[in-house]
Amino acid sequence: MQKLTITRPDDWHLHLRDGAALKAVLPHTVRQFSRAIIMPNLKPPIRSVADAAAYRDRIIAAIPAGERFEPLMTLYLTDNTSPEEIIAAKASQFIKAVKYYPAGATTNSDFGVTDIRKCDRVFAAMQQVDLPLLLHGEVTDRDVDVFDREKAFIERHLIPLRLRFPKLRVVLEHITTSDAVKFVLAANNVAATITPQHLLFSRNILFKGGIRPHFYCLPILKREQHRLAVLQAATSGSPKFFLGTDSAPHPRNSKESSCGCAGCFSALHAMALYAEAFESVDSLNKLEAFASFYGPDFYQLPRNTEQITLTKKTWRVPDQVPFPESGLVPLGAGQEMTWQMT
Ligand SMILES: NC(=O)N[C@@H](CC(=O)O)C(=O)O
Ligand SMILES: [Zn+2]
Ligand SMILES: [Zn+2]
Repeated sequence: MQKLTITRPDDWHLHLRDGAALKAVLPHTVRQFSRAIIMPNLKPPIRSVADAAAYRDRIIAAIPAGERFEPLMTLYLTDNTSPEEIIAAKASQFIKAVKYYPAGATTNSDFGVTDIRKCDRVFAAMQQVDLPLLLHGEVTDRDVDVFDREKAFIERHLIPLRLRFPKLRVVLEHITTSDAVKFVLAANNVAATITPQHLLFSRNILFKGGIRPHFYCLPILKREQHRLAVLQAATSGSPKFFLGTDSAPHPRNSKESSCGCAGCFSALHAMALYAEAFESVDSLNKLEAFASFYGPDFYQLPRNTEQITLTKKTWRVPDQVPFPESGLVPLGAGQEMTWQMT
């Protein structure tokens, strides 16, 4: 196949940051995607409807002239989020979900929830008004091996949460393991997003010829058998799995550091990365539904009507793209790609 034309996709998990960083990364997303679920982990996080409205205005102001893009906003759940804020969020129409970060689990999660049971009143309100819950699904216990934190989260927190709130619609974000695939397939009202890095790379890439900070994200890349299970899920045609890049830009100097932060930047070439992954298992015919149908279906939004085209053409991922402070290194910088968005 030399050309692939599909319905314009959406990104159901995106970090846009704010200010000059937002202006630097947003055009890459707008070129490929119609809409995106915007993650609320700013410093300080987006905790109220008023915060989300103001952030949404800043995003809309940063859209390049003549382009169309719809930011779908989220609220950052804390120990102090009230059921009233949930009802107001649903009424706003532009807030589409609430994001749960366990305190300390990932980048900018210091305001996150210290004990998931503290949120039961809020989950009851979310279930009642039908506002989806998005999960960074990792335990933070230092005694749990970093490669086992997703599995432990499912066993310790997610299975009990499903029993308490069976009608609450849940997205297990950026899944990385066969355990997550198995759980999602079996659970009603649960879907999952999948990133390009978890489809394309196993943990070996983190140490290939030396330590490679630009492949470090959370949840961390897992062993090959898990990558294959996640790739199988994405290309299976199940509507429970859809596209969420988790593109998470950090300036080069904070990645290349003695304590480098977590996050891979993939917005530059996200659709090309997904095409490579799907083609690797001869499943390009499954890309459109994964990228453009199952996400809006889950969020109960209309599917897009415009199209995009990907063309078979070899090109090299740039070493760096413009970004405040020290530039931004894209996922797979320097590598050859065989698909390009035209
Ligand atoms: N995925 C990451 O490694 N980092 C994300 C946060 C997140 O999604 O966990 C970020 O905001 O940088
Ligand atoms: Zn996360
Ligand atoms: Zn994320």
